[in-house]
Amino acid sequence: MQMRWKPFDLPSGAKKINFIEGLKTVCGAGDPKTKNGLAIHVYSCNASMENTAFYNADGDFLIVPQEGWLQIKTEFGKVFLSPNEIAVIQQGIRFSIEVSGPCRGYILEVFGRHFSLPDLGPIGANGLANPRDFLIPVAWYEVIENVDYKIISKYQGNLFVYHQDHSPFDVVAWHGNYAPFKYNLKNFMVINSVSFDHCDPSIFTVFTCQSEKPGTAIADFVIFPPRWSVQEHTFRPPYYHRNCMSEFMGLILGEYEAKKGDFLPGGATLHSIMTPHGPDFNCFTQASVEELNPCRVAEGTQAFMFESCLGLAVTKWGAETCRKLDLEYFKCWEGLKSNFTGPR
Ligand SMILES: O=C(O)Cc1cc(O)ccc1O
Ligand SMILES: [Fe+2]
Repeated sequence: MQMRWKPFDLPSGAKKINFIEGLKTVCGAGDPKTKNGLAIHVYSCNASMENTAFYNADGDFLIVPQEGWLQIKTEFGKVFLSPNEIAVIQQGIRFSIEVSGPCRGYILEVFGRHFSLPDLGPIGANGLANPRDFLIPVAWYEVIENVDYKIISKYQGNLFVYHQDHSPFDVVAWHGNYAPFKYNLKNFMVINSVSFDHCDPSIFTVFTCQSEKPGTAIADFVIFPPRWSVQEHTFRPPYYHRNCMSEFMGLILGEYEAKKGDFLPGGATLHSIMTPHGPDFNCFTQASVEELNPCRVAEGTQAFMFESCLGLAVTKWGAETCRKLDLEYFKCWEGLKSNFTGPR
């Protein structure tokens, strides 16, 4: 199955929607009860969470803003997050999000395990997302008492609420290593082929959430950053492929080098396990004739992929309610024909 979504709606009109009210689940696999799996959500909001905090009892959130900044107040301090940055807020941590104007983004949630940097293997001591570039908040607190403060939790996929008379952000200091953090994608040190052939995009892994089986992941967060392309004797765009992973892609900025048509910022695509896919007709045609000089690719853009070894199922919201499914997606490959001429 291959699917493409037009950009998910930003809130329009006077109606105020906060981050939690604007959170919708597109697809997922597994289950928080057995602590195995993932969910992919999108958010769309235009209002701050007023005297309201949230915590996720099910797993960790990796937040990828696409439009608008988020000021995330947490029990550990504040995380100010702009598009092209990402943040991880782990299971149980209370947070409240302030915004100014319409915001949209993607969330990768993993149940049961945490995100970690990938093993670098022969890459060695440094590269890809370097630990030095991760920012954790400094302690910050507020004393707000005699109010009606709502704490919303997500537990086994459902939202619950309780009320207390004070702000939960009253932690004056903390120590330890279980804390939210952010990372700017522009700091990613890109590694790629400098001779021939197209690398597996696992070379662009920012984070992984490992499964029991080495080499496969509950979820990988992979980016397609601006970079040089220099390979010789190679069809440089992504190869046409079928593989053992579910590939959900989103676009933060600009266009994705292999699909410059109707895959738009704030939209998404999904290729399920073993569904064939690859560059669109225009990309194929151009890459088949262009001279292989060193050139910049993905300049001014940022596409990403949430990839999983599990089979993702699309929710009713993702398939119907959002009304964003683009039934014309298959047309981007129309025109591709067999170019095999046989032995000559
Ligand atoms: O399908 C996609 O567009 C993502 C992707 C990119 C790439 O460079 C190689 C493999 C792959 O799945
Ligand atoms: Fe792919």
